[in-house]
Amino acid sequence: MGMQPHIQLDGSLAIKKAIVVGDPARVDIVKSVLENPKDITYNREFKSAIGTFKGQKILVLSTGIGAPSMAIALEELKAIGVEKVIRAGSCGAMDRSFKVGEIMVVTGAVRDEGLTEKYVPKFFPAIPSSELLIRAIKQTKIPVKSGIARSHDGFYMDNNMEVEDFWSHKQVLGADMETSTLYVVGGLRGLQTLSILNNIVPYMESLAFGVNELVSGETQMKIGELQSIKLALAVLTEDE
Ligand SMILES: O=P(O)(O)O[C@H]1O[C@H](CO)[C@@H](O)[C@H]1O
Ligand SMILES: O=c1cc[nH]c(=O)[nH]1
Repeated sequence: MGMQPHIQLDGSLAIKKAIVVGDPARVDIVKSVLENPKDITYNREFKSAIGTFKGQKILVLSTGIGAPSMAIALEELKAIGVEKVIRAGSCGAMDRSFKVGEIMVVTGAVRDEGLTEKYVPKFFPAIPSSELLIRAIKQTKIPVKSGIARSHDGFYMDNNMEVEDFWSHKQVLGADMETSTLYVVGGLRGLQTLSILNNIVPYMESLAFGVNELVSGETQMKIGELQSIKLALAVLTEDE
């Protein structure tokens, strides 16, 4: 429960529910939906804030890009007493039906990153908390997709097109870089986890296209970003 070296938070916060986002700038977007939001710390990629939603205390933390920093965040969140973690992230479409600004609730993830097999063999499933998953599907007031995401390590790989083509023919809906770590490491540590992803890249488009638009645009993908955050907050606060 002591001060955690990367997230720079400790157990005195007494918070059990957290939203994690990749981009530190997205912490401010989550804050815009919270009541009484307050910044806490900003160390490396880990920016944090607290606030309330429906009267319940919520922690928001950015985890940066990729599996290792997500795993560090999860280990340290667990150490300060957090029990439920929902990722509000972005992804690229792996299926033509998945449109920009649409949201997917991730029911399972392909572990195509290098970290989680250091924790447990690859045949261990990357799945969310069934309780949070069911709540998300029941709670949503907007149409959402649900399905498999592929989490990977390499954004600029020479063989991106081939790899995406392979996985999209295995019924994978979206691609991100952190969900499999959230599900495997979070699951192993007894956290309840869920990943909700906003699609920012049309099927078979350049990855950079969507990432640039998300940073600068007032577009459908910004609306999707807010919707993914609102759904995550609704799921986190349903029980009390
Ligand atoms: O928007 P976030 O949550 O950062 O997630 C996605 O965006 C980053 C790549 O641009 C990766 O971290 C990927 O998973
Ligand atoms: O296509 C994408 C978009 C965002 N993040 C990814 O990992 N892939």
